[in-house]
Amino acid sequence: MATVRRFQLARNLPKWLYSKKRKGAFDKTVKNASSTNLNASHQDLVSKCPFDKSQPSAGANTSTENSYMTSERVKYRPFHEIPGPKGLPIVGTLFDYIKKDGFGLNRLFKVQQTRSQEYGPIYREKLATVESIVISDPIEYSKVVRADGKYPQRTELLPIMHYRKQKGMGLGLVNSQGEEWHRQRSVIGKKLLVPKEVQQYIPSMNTVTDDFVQRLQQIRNHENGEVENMEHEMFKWALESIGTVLFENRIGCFEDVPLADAKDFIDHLLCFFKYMQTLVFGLPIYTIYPTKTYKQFEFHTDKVTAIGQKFVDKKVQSLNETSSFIKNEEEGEKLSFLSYLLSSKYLTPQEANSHVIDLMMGAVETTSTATIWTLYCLAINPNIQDNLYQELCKVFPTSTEITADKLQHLPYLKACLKEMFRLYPITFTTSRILQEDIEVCGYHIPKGKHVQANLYGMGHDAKLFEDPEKFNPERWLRDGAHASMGMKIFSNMRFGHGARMCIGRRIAEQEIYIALVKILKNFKLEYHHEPVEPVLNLVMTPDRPVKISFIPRTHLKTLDTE
Ligand code: HEM
Repeated sequence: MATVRRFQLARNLPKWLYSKKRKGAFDKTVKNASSTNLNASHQDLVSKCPFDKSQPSAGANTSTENSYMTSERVKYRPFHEIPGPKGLPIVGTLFDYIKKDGFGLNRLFKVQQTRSQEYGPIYREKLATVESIVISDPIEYSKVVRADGKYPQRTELLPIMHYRKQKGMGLGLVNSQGEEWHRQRSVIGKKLLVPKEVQQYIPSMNTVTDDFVQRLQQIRNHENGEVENMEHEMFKWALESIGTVLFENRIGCFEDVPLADAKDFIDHLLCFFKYMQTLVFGLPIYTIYPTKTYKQFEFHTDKVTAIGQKFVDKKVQSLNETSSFIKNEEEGEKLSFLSYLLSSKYLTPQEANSHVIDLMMGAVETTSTATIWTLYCLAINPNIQDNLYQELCKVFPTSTEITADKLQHLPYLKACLKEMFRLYPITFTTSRILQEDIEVCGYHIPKGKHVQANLYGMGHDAKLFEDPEKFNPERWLRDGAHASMGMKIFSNMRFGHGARMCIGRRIAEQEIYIALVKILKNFKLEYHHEPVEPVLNLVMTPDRPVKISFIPRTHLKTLDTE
């Protein structure tokens, strides 16, 4: 009822507010009111961090806590006054990106940074069919976090959604919404969000990463230590790692002659991302007519899906042979991931299949790219690399056998990863479709609007981070006492937020920590080329091959004693 009343009032208010006579007085009120309100809301948030576990969780928020009353709404500036670039009808600002000397869609994060410097902490832009409100102040964005509700909503990844609908497949977690999403997420979350469950994969990740390090020893150039096509090698490691989680089997990426399916999966996945990036930011003409780019996207997605399905079928066959399928949910929780999913009475087999393929696709590029960026940051900052090495030597004086307990004692390693995410947020933005009206930066933003956090801009903002271009993990190490609220909120968004946060976060962090420990304990990293810049390939990737030199530590010891 309250919502209906708010909307009725909201419909009538603008006529009165914008009558010429009222306008001057109104602007004055907004100015005063929004500045007092902004201060008040900042203070309120300092004591109520949206990520503070002692506070009600985002999902548990009541609507009155998040929303503001009608009488307060009149104090805020109306939505249409949010500043931003003016675009053309239908295409919006698309030409700013695609014209000859345009920004390029693969540097959207830079555009968000530049636009926020021009328009301030909030701006509005319509790029092709998507209108977004981009927020560059973490404390202001935390109002979006608070408004997440029980079923947080993101915009769909339209190309993959269109593809799956065409093929009659399940939509997967990424594109499901509402109760449908919640039902499926609850099933998968039992395996991927519970620390004890995720820790079970540490031994298999240990083995995969030991094999990877051994492979690095073999394939590194013995003159300069560089690894040809490092990105591809990291992809193999990430696929092999997630494979042991999903199928409890090795996929075969590190075989002398890599298994054809593993190699093809990686090749097609790379193309899948490339074409998806183009389709996501263009006009969705492919929903009416299959364009050339869409056909290429479809071709690679077909291949990735078919190979993913082969992996699933192989596991199902072995489960059938050992009669490992059960229908008891309680027992089911003790099962391995795929058996559990396929046994769940809350998922159709079709949905379970789609999820496994989704997780494979979601896990590879993200985790491998995050690891490469961290290795790069360490290679160009030798002092920091030394500090990290000292920490690793304390926790792992002899072997690098990782355990859950040892992972608890690596604060410097964790700070290095946080710092990498600050400079290179793998997903350059996190976003929501608002579930209710909110106020941000003194503006009224109605329910249903698409709101984004400018993660790249925030991470490089000197107002938030002293000397922002410097890779300085120490900034995260002051026991949190000196980290500002803005820094904390920002840092908690690297995997999204609330009930819809990345479901693979624990897996990803665990994998990356294991890789960093083992690589750093075995190699000293150096980099002797031009600096690398980020570009978008859906996720934020290096703009060229990252030619890190891997110098074996055993080799260094020999040199020391010579
Ligand atoms: C460095 C690694 C990763 C990063 C930075 C990352 C980042 C993200 C972000 C920002 C979101 C959106 C969250 C939100 O809207 O609040 C997301 C969603 C998702 N991620 Fe990740 N991710 C990573 C690794 C993984 C891995 C390893 C998996 C699979 C095992 C995965 C599977 C997913 C899925 C399925 C979703 C959709 C969740 C939902 O809508 O409920 N991600 N990820």
